[in-house]
Amino acid sequence: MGSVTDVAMEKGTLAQRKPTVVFVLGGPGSGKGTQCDKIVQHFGFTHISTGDLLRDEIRSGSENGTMIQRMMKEGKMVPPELTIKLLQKAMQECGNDKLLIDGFPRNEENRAAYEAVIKIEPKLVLFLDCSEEEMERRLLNRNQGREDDNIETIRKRFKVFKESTLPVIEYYNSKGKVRKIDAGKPSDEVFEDIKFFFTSTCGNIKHSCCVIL
Ligand SMILES: Nc1ncnc2c1ncn2[C@@H]1O[C@H](COP(=O)(O)OP(=O)(O)OP(=O)(O)O)[C@@H](O)[C@H]1O
Ligand SMILES: Nc1ccn([C@@H]2O[C@H](COP(=O)(O)O)[C@@H](O)[C@H]2O)c(=O)n1
Ligand SMILES: [Mg+2]
Repeated sequence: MGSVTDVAMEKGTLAQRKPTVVFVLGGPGSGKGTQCDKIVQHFGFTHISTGDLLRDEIRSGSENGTMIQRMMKEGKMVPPELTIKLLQKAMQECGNDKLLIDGFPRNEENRAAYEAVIKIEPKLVLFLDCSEEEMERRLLNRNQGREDDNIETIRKRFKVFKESTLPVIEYYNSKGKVRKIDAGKPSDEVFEDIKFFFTSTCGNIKHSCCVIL
């Protein structure tokens, strides 16, 4: 696999391609991954989950893997230099011009790194709003073998979400970018609300998708 620079030369830089970027944020277990799958199917986006990129890095046995695994087990945020490098590579390698970025930016450090390195204003920030009670229930029943889906780590993740991610959502809200969704409802109902926002804010996305099909 080529370096970030090699790939940039093949496909043009991100700044040249200017993809449509949608951030998907919400507490742990609010349904970000679940709804991203539906958005991919319906609107032709590519889903990039920063949590998945970090888990891939652990599995690859890279020198940073052990540190990432430790941070995740403790529900802590990985240093932004690392996350932004993985995100930049994934965005660069992706041929699609419609990108859903799941679980990022999680804190002000993530946001600052994104603005310094990637510099593409998000078109929309989807905020999946769900009660802690419901999120806790979902995470404890997820059964995907995630080491951070235990009650002790879940409580730490909730704390990080409230203290570090909500201020980022508030920042984008002040710029008129946030679409808040009631994510406590059944999954298909949540997606109905998302469809509304996507078609009203990014109407051309639905249209181009239909033309391709
Ligand atoms: N609306 C919903 N109603 C009930 N269960 C749901 C709903 N949405 C997702 N789930 C379930 O809840 C669990 C967590 O969902 P998901 O993995 O999409 O959350 P997430 O926000 O990506 O979590 P994390 O931040 O931990 O990655 C999964 O088992 C999923 O099937
Ligand atoms: N921007 C991010 C995203 C994730 N992490 C770490 O990964 C854990 C799991 O993330 P999910 O999105 O899959 O829930 C998260 O608790 C962090 O440890 C991160 O550091 N930065
Ligand atoms: Mg997820």
